[in-house]
Amino acid sequence: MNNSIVDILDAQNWPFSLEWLPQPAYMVGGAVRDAILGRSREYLDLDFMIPDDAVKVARAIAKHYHAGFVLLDAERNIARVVFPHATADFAQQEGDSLLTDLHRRDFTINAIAYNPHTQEIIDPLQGCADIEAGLLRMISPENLQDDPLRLMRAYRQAAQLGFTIEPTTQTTLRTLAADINKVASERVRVEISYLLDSYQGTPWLKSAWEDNLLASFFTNANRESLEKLAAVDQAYNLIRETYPQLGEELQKPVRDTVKTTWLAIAKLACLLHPNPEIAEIELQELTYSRAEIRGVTTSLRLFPQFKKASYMSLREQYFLFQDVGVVFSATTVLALADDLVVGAMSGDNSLCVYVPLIDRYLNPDDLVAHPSPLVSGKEVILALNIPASPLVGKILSEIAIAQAEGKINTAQEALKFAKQVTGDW
Ligand SMILES: Nc1ccn([C@@H]2O[C@H](COP(=O)(O)OP(=O)(O)OP(=O)(O)O)[C@@H](O)[C@H]2O)c(=O)n1
Repeated sequence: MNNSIVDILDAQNWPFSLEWLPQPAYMVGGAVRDAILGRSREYLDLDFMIPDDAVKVARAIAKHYHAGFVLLDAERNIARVVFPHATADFAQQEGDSLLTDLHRRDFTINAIAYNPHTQEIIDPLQGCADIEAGLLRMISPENLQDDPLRLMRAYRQAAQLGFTIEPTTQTTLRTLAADINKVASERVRVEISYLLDSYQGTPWLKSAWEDNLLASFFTNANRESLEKLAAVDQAYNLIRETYPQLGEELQKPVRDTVKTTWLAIAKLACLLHPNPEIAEIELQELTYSRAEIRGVTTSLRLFPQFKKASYMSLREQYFLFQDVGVVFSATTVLALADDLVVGAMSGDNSLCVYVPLIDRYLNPDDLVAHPSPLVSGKEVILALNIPASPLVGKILSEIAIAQAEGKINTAQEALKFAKQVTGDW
């Protein structure tokens, strides 16, 4: 037995004592599946099913352990207890027995229960055999119709677990594809984001698109978009090999509060309308955050300029860096992916075009990519005796460019240069 199997199912590793669970009580869902699979989890996310009084049990545990308590669904009797390093959900069983509850779930691998009191695995739908075979098999077409988000969950879980979708299930997914439009966009967005962030997500996004699950969210996407998406993975590998630091940045989230990585931003850009304004509307409909939308629209708008980097003057490069800001890595990978699809460059040579920009970006002392102001706006206002206006920003830019060109080096020279340049205007 693999260590992590023992870890998740062993009540000793839970954030509360087994004594708090009534008899019978069952652990269900993803934690059981992952335990059997030997998949380790950084953050414990446990689901318990209790025949009666689930909320009462959750409340008592939260109180005893001074943990957070959230009533998720008063009608269906579901509550969450939030511990510092784990979350435990307690739900009243759906239907009149454990078996009925398990039969109402999405896939066989997610319909296995574990009784921690008896240490017994309850597997009425042969989920363990499907885990062994690496197969996502629906429980029934009706269950997929009951909550059509399950259609997207199939591709997402196949990607995350490295599984394949059982053929009859995949045929059913195709047949029911239009039902995905009945689901709240926010829930669909979460699944799409998981797919974009998953290492093996690209082939499954392609599969979901071919099965017609993505068409209504990305109306402009076509076969070429999916090819470009695959090229982003290829571009990422090329970048990572030569510039590990940039590769690492692509794996970082857009913001602390937003999980989406810069690499996922570039992939998302491939599926959207190439016009950033239309892309923005598509993203708003999918309830993406402002930070994610800004990332995608900036990379779509600026990647064509990145391709011309080799011919750009220092001044043009300065403004390009100002414009792209933190979206640099996503824009680079998108530009390179576009080259790979068009076949403009092959293999190792393909990065050459972007080397001047990347070298500047990765050098913190490069004054074109990372200006280090010699003077502040306030100092310019005082020295030139002018009111605060956009002109001040323009003067500061000219100072920064002159500094990057090596024409000026001190604050004094900067103010002298400012007087001179405004005199010329
Ligand atoms: N639309 C859904 C969502 C969830 N479930 C059931 O509820 C369990 C827990 O759901 P959730 O935590 O959302 O997913 P996991 O399968 O645990 O997977 P992950 O944690 O990777 O999202 C699932 O295993 C599945 O049995 C379901 O049948 N239909």
